[in-house]
Amino acid sequence: MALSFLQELLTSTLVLSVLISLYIRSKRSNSPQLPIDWPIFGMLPAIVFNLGNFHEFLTFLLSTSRHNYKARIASIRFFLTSDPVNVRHILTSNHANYLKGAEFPEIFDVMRGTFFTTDGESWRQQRAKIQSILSSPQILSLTAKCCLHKIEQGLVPFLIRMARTSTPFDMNDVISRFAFDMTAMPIFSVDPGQLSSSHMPSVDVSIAMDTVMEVAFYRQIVPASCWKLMRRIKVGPECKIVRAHMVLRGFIAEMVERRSKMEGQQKQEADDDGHVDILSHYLNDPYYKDQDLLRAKLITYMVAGRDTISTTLPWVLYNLARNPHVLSVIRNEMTPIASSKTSYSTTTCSQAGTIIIIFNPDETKALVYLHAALLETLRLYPPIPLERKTVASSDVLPSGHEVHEGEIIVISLYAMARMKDIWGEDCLEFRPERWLSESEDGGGKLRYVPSNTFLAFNSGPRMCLGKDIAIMEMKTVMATILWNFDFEMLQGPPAVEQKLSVLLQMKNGLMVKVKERDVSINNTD
Ligand code: HEM
Repeated sequence: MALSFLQELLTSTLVLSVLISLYIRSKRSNSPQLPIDWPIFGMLPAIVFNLGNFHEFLTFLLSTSRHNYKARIASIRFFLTSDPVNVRHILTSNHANYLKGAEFPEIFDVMRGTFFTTDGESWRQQRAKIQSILSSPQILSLTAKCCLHKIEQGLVPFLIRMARTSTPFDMNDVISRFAFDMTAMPIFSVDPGQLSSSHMPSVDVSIAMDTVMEVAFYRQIVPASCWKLMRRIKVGPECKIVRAHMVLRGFIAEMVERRSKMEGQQKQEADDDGHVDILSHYLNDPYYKDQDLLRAKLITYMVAGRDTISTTLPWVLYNLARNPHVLSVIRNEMTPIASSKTSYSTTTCSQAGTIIIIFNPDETKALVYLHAALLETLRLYPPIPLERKTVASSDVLPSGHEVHEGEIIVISLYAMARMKDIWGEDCLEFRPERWLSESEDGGGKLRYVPSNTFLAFNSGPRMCLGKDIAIMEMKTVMATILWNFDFEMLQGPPAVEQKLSVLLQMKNGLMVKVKERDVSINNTD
């Protein structure tokens, strides 16, 4: 036993030393390195060498290998693909053979047992319940109300203060706070107050959520024996994750307690079955008597809503700052709604001499071009850039490639967006028009795009259940920001690096300056 531990330790030290030295070398290089299948390590050295530009590296591999690439890291075999025909087979037509697998709940251990990490009957039952919760009129209206509340009471006053004091700030951080509160409120009926008009509390919980995703990324590229050993002796990223789990569990306990203190007030807003928020759908469910499972579920709800939206919105602003003509078209589209609001001044918010126009979710339904700009951002910068599956039993993919039981399939959404044979010669351009076709009345309408080419919300039976809510929330907040504020990005493209994470987050945030916009209706530039 002691000997095997020593052997594990020595092997891991050796592997880690090689990896660290490769990583340091990679920092000096920007161009992707062709992988070599090394004995023992397989492609691991090439991956580590290209970590600084990870998604571009996968794109390079997939475009030079015509969409499909076989790889190996130590004893794990990967099949990397960006082929829409294979994607349809894996995620839809033969989905029962492509599972999350046994390792997934270990990689995302804080969400073990929930819909995100399970397969089969457990997943099916959980999905059915979430589907009914997220489509209930009471939860939909609560979600819209919480989103508007956070815009009016948190985001807008904060942006006005920054504009009037000409203070540069990290928009990534502000959006992450906004998305955190907006996601938590319909779950717990409590506003955690990460974004308030007066002060900015520490964001330990958001940092903990980000840590979970960073550690999950590294757990997928380092051999399991290595990260499990590090977990055992609590070193490196495995040390950070212990604290992150504690913070997350503490947060859930605090929210449940704050919620129970205000239960009396909530009764008025209950639906016919007495449900007031997402949590109330679980409290009397015998399946969730297990407190660990309930806590994991609540963390997963937070991740599903907060991580995705807070990752997407900074990329929307980044794309608009680099494509001001798109921003002008969005503002032109908003003008008729804004002018009707000015005349009736029903949903405007007056802030010491400024008329701020707040768009409500119903009004943003008509904003088709804004919707297209969001989809175009999700295409180029999908918040979950890789989809991972485990092969249950050996199979032949439509491309003719054989995959074997236990192999890992990795679909690169990031690479798919950059393939000319999927999206055309202009695939690298930010062009919302590609999502539009002409409607019968001459206006624009969203074009149908098959979900095996656009996977930001996943495809097939595990497709995102919060898509409509997410689009509603993102359009509502974007409409208000873009109509009322001009913003200037204070860093150029090389400074906007991608984090090494399961999420496509910006590594160094997004520093901006904002100005209140002259919103006289004729001025839409
Ligand atoms: C920009 C916003 C969003 C994006 C891009 C997005 C994307 C995704 C993706 C890729 C998956 C599949 C994950 C996997 O199993 O590998 C997923 C699943 C899911 N999403 Fe979203 N999501 C977003 C927002 C939301 C929101 C706001 C909610 C909740 C209100 C939500 C609820 C869910 C749920 C419940 C699932 C699990 C479906 C299942 O496993 O059957 N999502 N989402």
